[in-house]
Amino acid sequence: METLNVAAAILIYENKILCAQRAGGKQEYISYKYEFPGGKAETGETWEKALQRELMEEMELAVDIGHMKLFYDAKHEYPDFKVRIRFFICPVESKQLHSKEHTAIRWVEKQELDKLDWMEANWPVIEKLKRTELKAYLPQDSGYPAGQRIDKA
Ligand SMILES: Nc1nc2c([nH]c(=O)n2[C@H]2C[C@H](O)[C@@H](COP(=O)(O)OP(=O)(O)OP(=O)(O)O)O2)c(=O)[nH]1
Repeated sequence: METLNVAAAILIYENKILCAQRAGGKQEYISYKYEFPGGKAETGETWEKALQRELMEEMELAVDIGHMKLFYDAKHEYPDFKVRIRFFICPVESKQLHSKEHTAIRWVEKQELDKLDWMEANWPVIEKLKRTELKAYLPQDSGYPAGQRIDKA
């Protein structure tokens, strides 16, 4: 059985995660299911490069490879194909995206993720997201403590 290598992005804006609904298709088990944007890696590409290309093609979104952090490496067998999917967390600076391929896109808080009808391979990722402090995956800020009052000299 063929194995597809897929790179997918968990896009994060503030405390929300982008969830994308697939279009209808031949098989019921992949039609209208939720997934993270991304797609198949081509031979010779790195996973990150593949994801950068897919995000640009699918939603005109430019993501810096240095800001992608591997979150989960999944293997799953569907009835007629297998997938190896690497899921990367990618912070984004705006909620305005132009998805060209999905039926719907939604920004969802992590505690609400399991209300959606996900692709089967995504369930372990959803479970891990629910118990993970996402801040640890976002780029570190300068470390300057915001809100600190200035003491008199
Ligand atoms: N992008 C993405 N694909 C996923 C996720 N979960 C999951 O099982 N998949 C599966 C669905 C697809 O069979 C495959 C990704 O391939 P793809 O997006 O390039 O392919 P596709 O079937 O949508 O369409 P096509 O490009 O072959 O026309 O991985 C996910 O979270 N994101």
